[in-house]
Amino acid sequence: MKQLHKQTSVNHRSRDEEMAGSHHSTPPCSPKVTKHPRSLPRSIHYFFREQRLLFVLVGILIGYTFFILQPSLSRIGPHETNTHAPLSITSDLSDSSSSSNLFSVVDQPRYRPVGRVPAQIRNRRKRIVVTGGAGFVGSHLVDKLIARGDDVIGIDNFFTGRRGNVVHHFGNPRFELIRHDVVDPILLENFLAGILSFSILDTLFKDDPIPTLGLYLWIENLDIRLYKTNVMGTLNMLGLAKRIGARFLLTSTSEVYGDPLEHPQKETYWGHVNPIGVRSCYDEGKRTAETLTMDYHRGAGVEVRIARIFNTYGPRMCLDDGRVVSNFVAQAIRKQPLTVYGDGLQTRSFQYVSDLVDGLVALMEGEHVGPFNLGNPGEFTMLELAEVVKETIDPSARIEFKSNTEDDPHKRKPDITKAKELLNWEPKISLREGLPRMVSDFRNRMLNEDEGKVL
Ligand SMILES: O=C(O)[C@H]1O[C@H](OP(=O)(O)OP(=O)(O)OC[C@H]2O[C@@H](n3ccc(=O)[nH]c3=O)[C@H](O)[C@@H]2O)[C@H](O)[C@@H](O)[C@@H]1O
Repeated sequence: MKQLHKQTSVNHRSRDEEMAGSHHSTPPCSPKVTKHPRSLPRSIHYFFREQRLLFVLVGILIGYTFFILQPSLSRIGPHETNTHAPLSITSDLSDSSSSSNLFSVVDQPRYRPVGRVPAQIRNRRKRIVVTGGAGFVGSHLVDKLIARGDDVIGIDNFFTGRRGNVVHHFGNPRFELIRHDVVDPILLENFLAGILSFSILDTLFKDDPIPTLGLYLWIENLDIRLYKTNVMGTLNMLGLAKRIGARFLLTSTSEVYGDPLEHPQKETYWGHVNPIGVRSCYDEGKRTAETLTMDYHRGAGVEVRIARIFNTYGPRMCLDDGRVVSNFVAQAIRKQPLTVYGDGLQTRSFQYVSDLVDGLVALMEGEHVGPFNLGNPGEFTMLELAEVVKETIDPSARIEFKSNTEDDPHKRKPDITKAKELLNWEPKISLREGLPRMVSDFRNRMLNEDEGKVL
């Protein structure tokens, strides 16, 4: 807004200067400059000459289109286009007029009527909050948003996130990083307007399936923490989105399908989840997060998007987060045996992180609430994955079988028909292409031994 005002006053000034200049250069006898008021017929005659009336009418039309018609179209746009229940805008939302107005200008290019838009409005940057912004997926999302010119505020508790993941943005005035745990409310409303993206702690530590007592206590705390992050974190960020009139994207998970009885999994499948099992903190936490998101959408009019993310890998994964791809890669580089849990015949579908980030952005920008499966439909058993890792890093690597964790899903593969049709998105990078990119990142970090070092 400030820029717009500044621009306008500069224009006025330069127009004034121009006029002053032309005044000086006009010869005193010029018929166009006279100190006496024109007579009425002469003024009318002047007005109708050289199509002046036409220019005035066109000017009024342009002004009407962009300053009256456009904001009202932006406001009604989401109601007309959303696939889900119509939004009921509460007094809370419509009261916060400054932020919601800003939001409608900043962040709704698709609802804009066809026609010319003043450059300052079209190119206006979005302001986006990425929770978990220093984490694996979050930091890649930050990279993409900064690269396309958005302002980004990353929030991270550095539980699994690392400053090193976003250190290349330090010093960039368009990036801020806040240390904060989303389990606690955060009051950012004075600074924010725009999309709110939500990317949260997404790790199940499974390094040790039969934990020692100390580790068990730690894991138990972690489970509670995971649940709190998913439920209270989502609630807090939804509240913020509601207060500032921002769009909110929830990164949910394929784990909401549990140990699926339907294969591949469509978004319409309600899942098969053990509510009291060892994984429930995560599965049920994310299911509750989806419920809260839809309730805020239907009940409080918050504009939301839901992504169900399938197993994702790539550079910047924690070296020791216990997931299968990071485990296998780290083990192969360290010349340790690859630990296959159970018989290794369970399946997963692995998506490269840049494909996921493209999908998240398409979802944020699109007009559909979701949920959308975002995953690579290529399905691998863990034994097949181990073979690809061996081919990529060390063909002589050994496999060591270990007992599996409880309630481990037997198979998982996304049906991405909906994302293809409605978001025009599908993954591009196969496992064999993506794995080497991750391996070089892991090698560098292991060599530099900076893992765990606070940058
Ligand atoms: O993307 C998802 O949907 C979810 O994927 C993972 O959950 P999971 O599918 O269990 O992924 P991994 O922990 O990587 O395990 C995948 C399979 O590999 C096996 N595994 C794991 C680690 C290992 O060293 N060896 C091994 O065989 C597991 O038993 C499991 O069957 C993550 O933990 C979740 O955070 C995420 O939301």
